[in-house]
Amino acid sequence: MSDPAPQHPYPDAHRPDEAPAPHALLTPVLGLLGTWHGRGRGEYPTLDADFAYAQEVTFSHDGRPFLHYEARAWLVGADGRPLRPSARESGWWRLQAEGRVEALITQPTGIAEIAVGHAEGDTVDLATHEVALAPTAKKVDATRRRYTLTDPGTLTFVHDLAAVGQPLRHHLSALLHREG
Ligand code: HEM
Repeated sequence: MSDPAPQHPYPDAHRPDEAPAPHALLTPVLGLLGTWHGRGRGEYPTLDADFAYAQEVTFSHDGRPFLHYEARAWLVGADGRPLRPSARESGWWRLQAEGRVEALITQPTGIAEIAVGHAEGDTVDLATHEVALAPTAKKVDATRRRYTLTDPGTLTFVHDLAAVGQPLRHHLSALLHREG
C-alpha cells in the first residue's frame, strides 16, 4: 500500500558540501548558498525620507541547475528594533553556460521580474529583461541588482530601481552575513 503522506524525498541543499551534489552550472554561485542576515538602507527620490531595514536572504538548490531564492525584509527604527514587515520576494535563478543567469523573481506587491546577467568572480550582476505588473501594482520599469561576496561570509547587495516615473536610481544597499 502506498504511503498516504509521503515526505519530499529531494530536500534542498544549503551548503556546497551538503547532498545533493550541486549541478556543475551552479559553480559560479556556490558561494551564495545558505542563509544570510544583515541590515541595509534605502531611499528613492519619491520618498520623504530614507529608511533602515533588516533582511534575511536564502539560496538553496536541489541538484538541478537553478537556485531557489527567498528574501524577506523588515523596516527597523534608529535603535534597530523592528517597525513593520517590508519587501519580500522569491524566485529562481537559472544558471546557464559561462555564468549567465536568468532570474525569475516575484513580489507580493504585484511585480514579477525576469532579470538577466552574469555571475563572474565574486559578483552577480542582474538587470531587467522584462517586468510584468498586476493591474494594481506600482509602475516598475527596470531594476539592477548587484550581489558581491567581499569575503566568504560577507555579501553586499545594491539595488537600483526605475519606477513610478523615475529613471534608474539607487533604492537599496545592504551588508549581509552568512548564518552559522
Ligand atoms: C529589501 C528590499 C526592499 C525594501 C526594504 C524596500 C523598502 C521600501 C519602502 C520603505 C518604500 C516606501 C513605501 C513603503 O513605506 O512601503 C518602498 C517603495 C517602493 N519600492 Fe521598495 N523596498 C525593497 C525592494 C524593492 C524592490 C525589489 C522593488 C522593485 C522591484 C521595489 C520597488 C519599490 C517601489 C516601486 C516603491 C514605490 C515608490 C513610490 O511609490 O514612490 N522595492 N520600498
